[in-house]
Amino acid sequence: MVYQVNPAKKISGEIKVPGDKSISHRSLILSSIAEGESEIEGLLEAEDCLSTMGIMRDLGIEIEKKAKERYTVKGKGLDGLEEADDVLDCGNSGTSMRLLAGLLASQDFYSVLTGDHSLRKRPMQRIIGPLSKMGAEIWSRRNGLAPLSINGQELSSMEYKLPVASAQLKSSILLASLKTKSETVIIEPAVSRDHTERMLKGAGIDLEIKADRIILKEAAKRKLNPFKIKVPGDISSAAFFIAAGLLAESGELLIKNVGINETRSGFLEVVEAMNGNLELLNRKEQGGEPTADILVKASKLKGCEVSGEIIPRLIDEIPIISVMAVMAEGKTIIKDAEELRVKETDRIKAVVNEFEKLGIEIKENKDGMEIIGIQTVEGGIEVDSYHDHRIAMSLAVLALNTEKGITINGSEIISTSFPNFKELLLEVVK
Ligand SMILES: O=C(O)C1=C[C@@H](OP(=O)(O)O)[C@@H](O)[C@H](O)C1
Ligand SMILES: C=C(OP(=O)(O)O)C(=O)O
Repeated sequence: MVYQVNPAKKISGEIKVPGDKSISHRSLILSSIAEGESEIEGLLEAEDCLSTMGIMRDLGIEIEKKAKERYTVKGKGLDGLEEADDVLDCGNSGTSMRLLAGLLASQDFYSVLTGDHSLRKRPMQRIIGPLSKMGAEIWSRRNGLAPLSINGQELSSMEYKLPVASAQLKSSILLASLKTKSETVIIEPAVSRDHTERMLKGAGIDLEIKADRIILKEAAKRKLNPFKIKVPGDISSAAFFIAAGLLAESGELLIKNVGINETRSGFLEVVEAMNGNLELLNRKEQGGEPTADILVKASKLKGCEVSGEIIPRLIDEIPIISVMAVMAEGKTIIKDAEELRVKETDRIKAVVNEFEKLGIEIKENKDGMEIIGIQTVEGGIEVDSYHDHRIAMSLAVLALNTEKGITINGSEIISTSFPNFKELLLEVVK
C-alpha cells in the first residue's frame, strides 16, 4: 500500500496511542495459564497481538471480546492447554514465537510454530539452545530458523547467563521454567524490559530480582492467579509522535497515558540528551507499570551518542532516533546496536539505504550508524518499508520534515503494531 506523507510545520493536539504491544502479548499468554477468568482492558488490537490471541485460542483457551480493546480470558492453569490440530502461525511477531516456544516446550503435547517470510528468517537458535539445555525437544530443520517443532515434555530448571540482552529470550526461559520444581536463575548482561517479571509476580509467582539476576524460586507446584489489567499506552508507538512533535516548527502535543517503565523508556533519556522539550505529567501506576501523560513541544535538537546499556531499553526506537538525528544539530552516533540487524528486517541497512535514497548523509557501521545534522531533505521520491512497521512509521515522520513529502511503499505493515497510526498523524498535523 502506497502512503503519501506531506510536509507539516505544526504538530499539536491531544492523542492516546494504543496499548503496549509487549504487555498485550504477555497479558494474553499469562491469563491463558492462570487459574480462572482474567480481564484485559486496552489490549493492542494489532496484527502481532492478534497472532498471539489466535494461537492461545488454537490451544483451547476461550477468549471473548467484550468491547473495543476489552477481553476476558478463561485461563485453564499451567496444565490446561490442549494440543492444536494445525501449525501455530505467529505471523510477523518475534515476541509470539519466542515466548510461546518457551511455554510450549513444557506442555505435554506436540506443537509447530511458524511465521511469515520475515519471521522465518529471524534467529531462533538463541531460544533453542537454552530450552534444549532444560531438556526441551525443539527442532529447526532450517539451521535455527522457524518453523520450529516442539515435542513438549517435563523440563528441568537451570542457571543461565543470557548471551544477549533480550526480553524475549528471558521471557521464553521464564515461561518454560514455570512447571519445573526447583529454582531457575537467569543472569542478564544488561537490563531489558521487565514486563514478564512484573506480571508473573503480580499473578502470585515467587520471583526475586537481585541485581542482574532473576530468580524463579523453588516451589512444589506453581500457579498463576487470574488478574485484571489495564494495558498502558505503548511508548514505542508514542515515540513516533514525540519525534514528530519535537521536530515540528511549532505546536504542543499531549500524549495521554503512556507506559514509562524505565527498563523500556531509554528513548525519553535520549530526547533529554538531545535537548528535546518534553514534560511527564500526571504520573500514575497502571497495570503494575508506571505511566504518565507526555507533553511534547517543538524543540531545537542537538546530536548525541546512543550506546551501551541503554540500547536494550530503546531498541525499537532506534529508527525514529535516526530520523531525529537528521534534523538535530551536530553528529549522532548509534553504537552497540547489532541486534537491529535481526529484527523484522535489518534495520541498520533499511535506515541507511532509504536515507541515502533521500540524499541524507549517513555512515553505516557494523553495530550502528553515524548521522550528521542538520540536513535539508528535499523528498518527493518513493521509499520502501522493507516490510517493517517501525521503518514505515519512521519514514512517515521524516516525510513531515521534507520539502516535498515522501511516498512510502509497503505501508500496510504498520498494522503490525499501530493500526490507527495514519489517522492519528492526520489528526495532529496542523
Ligand atoms: O519482549 C518483548 O516484548 C520485546 C523485546 C524486544 O526484542 P528482543 O528481546 O529480541 O530484544 C523488542 O525488540 C520487541 O519489539 C519486543
Ligand atoms: C522487533 C519487534 O517486534 P517482534 O520482535 O515481536 O517482532 C518490534 O515490534 O519492533
